[in-house]
Amino acid sequence: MQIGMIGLGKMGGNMAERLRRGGHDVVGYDHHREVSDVGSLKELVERLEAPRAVWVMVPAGKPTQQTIDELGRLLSEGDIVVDGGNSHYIDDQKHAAELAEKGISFVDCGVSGGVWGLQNGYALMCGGDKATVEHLMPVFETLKPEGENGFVHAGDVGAGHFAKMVHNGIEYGMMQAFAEGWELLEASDVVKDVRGSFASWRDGTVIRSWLLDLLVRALDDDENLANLRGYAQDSGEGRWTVQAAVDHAVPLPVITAALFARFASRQEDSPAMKVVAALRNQFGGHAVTSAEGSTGKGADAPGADVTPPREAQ
Ligand SMILES: NC(=O)C1=CN([C@@H]2O[C@H](COP(=O)(O)OP(=O)(O)OC[C@H]3O[C@@H](n4cnc5c(N)ncnc54)[C@H](O)[C@@H]3O)[C@@H](O)[C@H]2O)C=CC1
Ligand SMILES: O=C(CO)[C@H](O)[C@H](O)COP(=O)(O)O
Repeated sequence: MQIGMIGLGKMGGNMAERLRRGGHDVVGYDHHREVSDVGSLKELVERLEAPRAVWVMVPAGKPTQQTIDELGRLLSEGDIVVDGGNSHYIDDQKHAAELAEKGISFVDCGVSGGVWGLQNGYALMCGGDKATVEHLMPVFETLKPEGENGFVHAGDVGAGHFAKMVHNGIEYGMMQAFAEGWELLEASDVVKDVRGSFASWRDGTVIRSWLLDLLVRALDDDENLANLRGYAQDSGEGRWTVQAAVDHAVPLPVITAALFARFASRQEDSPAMKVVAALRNQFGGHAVTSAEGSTGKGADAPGADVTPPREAQ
């Protein structure tokens, strides 16, 4: 079928390519003119035959909002907008309502598969009404991986992105577990072949998984990850998962800790740990480490004078 793809970056570019290989007629638009088939969203809309289907694959938040606002002005009754980016499910409900005023249908579609999706297919999690999702099935069938899995019509508008949000929360927790296991193996001198241990786990173990495969791939490139800083960004999904857990009073200790571990990774020093160090020194006369890195002032500083807080002297 014919479809417009907006946002031709790491995801949208490969998705457009997979759709073309699957026989679909794709018209692509991106801010970057060199990768774009058309010069503007208006031109994209003019190139599509009604009823039009347009897939938005740009960063969540402002870029998605601006694109959907403009599509609302350009599209006509009976057309369909799919948001495949990692948008917050709360935004979907607003977008669907705004577009519905003009008779335009909306489907949110969480996409998983990353830069490997072109070859492996993309797992898709959709939210929207049954008729619209069914109309888009030829596109979903081409994008999804081969086999019976990799696609779900999860519920009404918002359900697709809610499912993707929880998927990403699980992703946070799984990655953090592999990360902590790796750090412990590296820190101890007991296991001599850490990379080899991870590689051996790829077959037969309870923890074999694609994330494990990818970790081994990263270790093959750089066995001790010496070329990387321990600094991890986040783009929203983990935060929204934790916020939803609070809204529903669901305990999410693993995913929350994984999110907070990323925040901690961005600190040069820990303000909170300064407080812990200061208080240990206050109540127990325990040693502290100065901002310059020297250890002193405290009973457990090797060879240091015991200097309890003044009032305790
Ligand atoms: N990279 C990944 O592993 C995954 C990303 N996503 C989501 O897919 C969406 C796209 O991600 P990526 O392709 O990785 O990002 P990207 O940064 O590689 O590509 C985004 C593209 O959108 C274009 N763009 C931005 N604003 C635009 C606008 N207003 N109009 C037209 N084009 C615009 C940019 O020029 C860029 O080419 C995001 O919402 C992301 O969260 C979803 C699943 C996996
Ligand atoms: O959706 C994805 C994978 O499933 C994207 O890669 C997403 O960016 C990952 O989340 P974060 O950037 O917060 O680590």
